[in-house]
Amino acid sequence: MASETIAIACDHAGFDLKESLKKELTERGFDVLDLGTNGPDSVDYPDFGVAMGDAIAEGKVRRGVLVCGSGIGISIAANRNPAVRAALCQNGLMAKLSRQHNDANVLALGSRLIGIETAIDCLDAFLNTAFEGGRHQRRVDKLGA
Ligand SMILES: O=C(CO)[C@H](O)[C@H](O)[C@H](O)COP(=O)(O)O
Repeated sequence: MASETIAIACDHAGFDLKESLKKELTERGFDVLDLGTNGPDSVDYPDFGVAMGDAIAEGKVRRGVLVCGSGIGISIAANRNPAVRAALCQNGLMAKLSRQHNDANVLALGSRLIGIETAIDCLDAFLNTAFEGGRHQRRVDKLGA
């Protein structure tokens, strides 16, 4: 069976963490669609949040990971696309709940606020937690209405 492709994107502040998370994803058997940025030079986070939104909306990927300094700007940018439910998470429980209750399809992280261990906790919870549906489905449907 072909492995799932996960998209990943960041701004300059998120570059190092993005590279680490790419490695984690590869080690877990995923293919990675890297939407940039590809170095530490200063860039604008909206460009990369929008690229993630396009990749989800066009069906290139089902799930993605975003990183900027706080995770705020890049998640705001991605969430302007109606196909995206990006969840800014600071611990594994938030990432788990974002899947169980919100069916989040994008995990957003702040590289200046959390370390690699917490980021990996978030990544694993995001990847391995199922949406619970039921009453949460009704609410998620309203998000897309
Ligand atoms: O968008 C952000 C905050 O909402 C991110 O944290 C950015 O990475 C940050 O604003 C970049 O700041 P810098 O001073 O230009 O490195």
